[in-house]
Amino acid sequence: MTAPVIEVEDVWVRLRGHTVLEEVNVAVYPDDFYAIIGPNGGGKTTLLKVILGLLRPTRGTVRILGETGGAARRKIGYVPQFRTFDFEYPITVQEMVLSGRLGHITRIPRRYDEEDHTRAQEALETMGIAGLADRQIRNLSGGEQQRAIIARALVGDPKVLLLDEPTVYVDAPTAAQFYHILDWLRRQMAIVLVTHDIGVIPEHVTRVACLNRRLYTHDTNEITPDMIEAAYHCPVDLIAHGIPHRVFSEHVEEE
Ligand SMILES: Nc1ncnc2c1ncn2[C@@H]1O[C@H](COP(=O)(O)OP(=O)(O)OP(=O)(O)O)[C@@H](O)[C@H]1O
Repeated sequence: MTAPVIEVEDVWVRLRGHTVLEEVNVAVYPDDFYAIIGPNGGGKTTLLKVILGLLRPTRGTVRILGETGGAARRKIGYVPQFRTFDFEYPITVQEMVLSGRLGHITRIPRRYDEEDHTRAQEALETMGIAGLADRQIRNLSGGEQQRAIIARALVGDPKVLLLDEPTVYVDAPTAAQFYHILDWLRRQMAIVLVTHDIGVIPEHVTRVACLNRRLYTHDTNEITPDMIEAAYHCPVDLIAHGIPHRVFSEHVEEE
């Protein structure tokens, strides 16, 4: 059997006295398009931070390509939530994409070399924005900015791409285009997507998990009533009509 790209084993995270992740186990394989859904505050971003090595779990291990050290983490491409970017910052698309190489430069002084520029050019072409290279990011449309952010995550030649709610601020046609790009990218790398957009799951995703402190999954792309009840603590009859957490009429208090 192929080895996992990401292995999360018995991970617990406690922050300021609260258990945010509890006994989380998940393995992501090279041909996976893995979606993680769950209510606000359920721990999705925290899990991504643990996988990226930005947050040390209270307990448990994370292996990237079989290694626990930092070097393998360079094989992860990360697309943070849109709101974490300052699009008013005066920087061109090319400069922004190139900045994704910084973590890969070990020489001093940390200057970009020819390979960095070649990789940036390839990533711009992959995302179909080579023609925008000299434009300021603040002058791009939301969809173009989104492509630039993904290009930045691709310059390190990742084996897995982690995306945190990438379609929150884009319109439906742009989101559809975006999933088309992901379908194409997943031929080259595993994809882990944190999303509230459950409508895309049957069509694009190979496996889905619900995260609310604990992770609930059947290792398929089916969202089952028991997973939703466990993660959202809600009745499930309205699930098909939208984002579960917003549409349910009744809530059972968390124990
Ligand atoms: N640095 C921190 N210190 C204390 N608590 C934190 C910290 N970071 C996150 N938390 C808490 O951990 C919980 C999980 O947060 P997290 O951002 O991982 O959730 P999420 O599932 O990504 O939520 P959303 O869907 O709203 O983005 C929340 O209750 C949050 O308040």
